[in-house]
Amino acid sequence: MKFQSANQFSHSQQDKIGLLLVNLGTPDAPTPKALRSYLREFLSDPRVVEIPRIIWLCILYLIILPLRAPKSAHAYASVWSDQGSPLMVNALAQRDAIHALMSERHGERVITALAMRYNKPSVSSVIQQLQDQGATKLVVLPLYPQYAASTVASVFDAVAADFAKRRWLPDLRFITHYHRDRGYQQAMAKRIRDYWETHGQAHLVLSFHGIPKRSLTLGDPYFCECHATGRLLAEELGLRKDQYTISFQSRFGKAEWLKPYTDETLKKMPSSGIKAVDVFCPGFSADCLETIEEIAIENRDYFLEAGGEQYRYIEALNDMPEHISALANIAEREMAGWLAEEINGKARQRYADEITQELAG
Ligand SMILES: C=CC1=C(C)c2cc3[nH]c(cc4nc(cc5[nH]c(cc1n2)c(C)c5CCC(=O)O)C(CCC(=O)O)=C4C)c(C)c3C=C
Ligand SMILES: [Fe+2]
Ligand SMILES: [Fe+2]
Repeated sequence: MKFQSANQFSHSQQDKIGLLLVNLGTPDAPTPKALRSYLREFLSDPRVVEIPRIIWLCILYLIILPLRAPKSAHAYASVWSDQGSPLMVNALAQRDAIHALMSERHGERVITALAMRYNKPSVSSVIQQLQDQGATKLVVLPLYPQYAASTVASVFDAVAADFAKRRWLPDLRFITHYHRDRGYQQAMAKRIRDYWETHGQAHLVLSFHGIPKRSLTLGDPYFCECHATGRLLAEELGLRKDQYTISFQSRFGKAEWLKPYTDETLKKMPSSGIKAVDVFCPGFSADCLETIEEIAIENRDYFLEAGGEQYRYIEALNDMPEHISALANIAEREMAGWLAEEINGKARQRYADEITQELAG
């Protein structure tokens, strides 16, 4: 069979809306074997590494996978819990909370599900599940507030690849970014304000995942969206320019990435008089290896070794209620026309019932 079918289908079924949340994905276990498999899939994606295929695949298989898999496995082992990888644990909690809120608002009309771009559950398998449950309309919400081709466009590629093999395509809405959303901005401001109310305020470092600088010169809006995010958040918190710093973390490889680099920035801060920092990562909707290990542990050491006195990490938005309702509202705005169709449909049905009764009476 060339095209994948819906497994269950009846002509009278009610149209449902699938809300597909997508995050990056994480290895199955903190072991070199699981890391090799995860990194192979992730780093083979041409959206992630944009150097000529043949050259890159040689480097990936001969150098990166043998060297990086054991090193990364070690890093993952330091953050792994009984429930699994933090990214998966936090993303599942977000899915459950959004599902509960959507069910409260729309009953069975909206089905919320989570897929991962790399490893499991795959985008394609979850689209199939949603179709099997009766979804004929689909909102895809990649959990990246800022657009980058390496993340958001890559999710789109996975949806498109699935659609290319599917017989019955759902109506599709795809959310490319939400960094300016008021709910997202207010949830971040609340997270930071609540922290400061309890612990006192320090210089705020807003650290975003980096991408190669070449992506910026080739037209990727990510850098600008990170700066817009930081500016809006600082306005919301009433911060002056000298009270916060924007930087980029998680550099990979030898090429230049977006600057300033978070680690270098933190190493320089104590000598320029900033000896206490609070670090928050607005681009990570869920805590993961990059926030818990790299920011909360590794960069703390750099800062303290360079003469810093107080280093604190403010946790990501995760399943904070204000974050959950912001994400649900973002998705709902995309569904508005479809939800209105349903309301109009119900109104039409009521009108038809009334006329039938009238005629009968
Ligand atoms: C060329 C490499 C990479 C690009 C470009 C990149 C962009 C990018 N990544 C995220 C979010 C996450 N990345 C995470 C882990 C991670 N990222 C890379 C490489 C690139 N990322 C690697 C190799 C890894 C794996 C860990 C390691 O070996 O260092 C994660 C965490 C995953 C987890 O399991 O916890 C997230 C989240 C964004 C937002 C982004 C571009 C904007
Ligand atoms: Fe990454
Ligand atoms: Fe990292």
